[in-house]
Amino acid sequence: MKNINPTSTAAWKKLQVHYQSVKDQHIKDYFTKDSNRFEHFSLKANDILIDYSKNKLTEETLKLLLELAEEFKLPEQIKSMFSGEKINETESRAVLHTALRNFSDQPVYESGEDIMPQIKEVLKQMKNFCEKVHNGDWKGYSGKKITDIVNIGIGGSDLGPVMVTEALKPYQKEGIKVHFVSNIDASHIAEVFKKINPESTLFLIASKTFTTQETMTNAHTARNWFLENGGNEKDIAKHFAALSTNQKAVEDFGIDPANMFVFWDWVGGRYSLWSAIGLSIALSIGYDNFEELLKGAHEMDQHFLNQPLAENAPVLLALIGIWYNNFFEAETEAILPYDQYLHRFAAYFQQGNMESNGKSVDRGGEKVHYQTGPIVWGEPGTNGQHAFYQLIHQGTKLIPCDFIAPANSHHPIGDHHEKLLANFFAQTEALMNGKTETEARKELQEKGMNEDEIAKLVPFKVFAGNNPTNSILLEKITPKSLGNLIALYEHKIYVQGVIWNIFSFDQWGVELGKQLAGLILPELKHNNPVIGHDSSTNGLINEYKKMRK
Ligand SMILES: O=P(O)(O)OC[C@H]1O[C@H](O)[C@H](O)[C@@H](O)[C@@H]1O
Repeated sequence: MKNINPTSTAAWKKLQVHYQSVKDQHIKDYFTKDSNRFEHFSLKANDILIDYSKNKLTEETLKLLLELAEEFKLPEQIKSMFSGEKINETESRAVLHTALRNFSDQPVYESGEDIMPQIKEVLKQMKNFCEKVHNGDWKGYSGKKITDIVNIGIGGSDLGPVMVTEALKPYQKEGIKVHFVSNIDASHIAEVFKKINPESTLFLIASKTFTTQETMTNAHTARNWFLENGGNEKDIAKHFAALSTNQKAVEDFGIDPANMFVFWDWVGGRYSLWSAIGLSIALSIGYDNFEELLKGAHEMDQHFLNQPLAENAPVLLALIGIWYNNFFEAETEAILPYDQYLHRFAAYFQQGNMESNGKSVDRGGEKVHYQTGPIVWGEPGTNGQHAFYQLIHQGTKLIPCDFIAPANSHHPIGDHHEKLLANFFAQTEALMNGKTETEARKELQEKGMNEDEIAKLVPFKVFAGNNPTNSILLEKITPKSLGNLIALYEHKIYVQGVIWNIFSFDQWGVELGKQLAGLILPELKHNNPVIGHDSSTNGLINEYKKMRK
């Protein structure tokens, strides 16, 4: 499959011609022509209803996009991921986060070995550990029950657990608080220190490599704080656990190997919340709920693996994304959850998407001459409405949006949820329909304005509409439905990577920043001026040295 340039496939060329014929069509006209457009352009995938009818697409568009997927032999590529082929070629690794949530009783082979027994072993270890912490058998050095969990990790070792523990806060175990420290900025850990007591705190050092500068620095600071505030070296085992693939580094740090929860190099950092990295989640919501989360993801895996492309939710979302990214030249995509608990969902998939598909070299090592991964961003509704929706409605940029909402709130207080959902429905409708000049005029007339005033204001009151949205509706945000939802977005990323012919599971770009900071750090340890960089970097470092006390 290497060196297939998507832009030279037959389907791509047909899509380019087709694009010319539909690009100026208004989405609302598609609804006039087809009164059953919702039925034709929506599907149910397990717990999730996806309405993709408010998009700039026709049956023909979908047919051609599906042809594109077929040209890339997508069903085979999906199978190759699940079956443990080393599809992360630049790191020579399999990509098997799906095995972590495999409840099918089928073996999964990696380098000829069934990895399911080791996965189950770690799950058992996590379960036992959670039980001990929750029932108070796991005690701190002074005999107190653990009340606070501090997860120290960054990137994939932070964003997933943060997003999920926030999303599932209603399931939080009583008596357990979870804190997250990621930034190397000491303010992050200092604020957490203010809230915890060493006697009843458990630190989870979460790092796939156990070498990440931020995490190691924060871990050492936590250890020092623990020792300076009452703990002894011999007590470390009761208060520090490690979630990692690097056994040696964990031991060197001084964490008891019995407190190590392993995972494996075939779990990508940004796909690792399903692994031992999820321990903070399991401690927060209870192991059974963590397992429900895994089961929800497994359901979506089965859907992705078995549904025909035309009825395959991650595939459809991926193809629609490609349609806007590569034909309409949209640069960004917004994820807008109408659920306060999902307030880190967009941030989580910002890493998921942008680290996976932010690539400009194809699988054959050639520079690509087409657009790959979009910029992903978003905030929960309705807050976003009062912040950046103006630009989506009336700006000059096309921003396809995913609207996500649960039908039921965990807090059925008054009519909050109906109001929230009224906004959810109204926004996608308004983004599509816009407001015509006639409508704007009528509105102003009804306010009693005279013709002069109306003429002046009307241009500002018109909305072109025709802004595409997907609406994703769930019954409720539960561990299982959240598992479904996360896996849906994960698989979308892979499908897009296949069609852009890029590798989605490496992240060489992140390495550069790490190396450069490593070079500069020793230069900050003395007060002599530096001269080895460009004049801007030299100037900044030297001014910083003057400013620092
Ligand atoms: O888990 P760690 O090895 O500490 O890595 C943490 C993060 O490091 C880098 O930024 C990678 O690009 C991320 O994918 C990873 O999640």
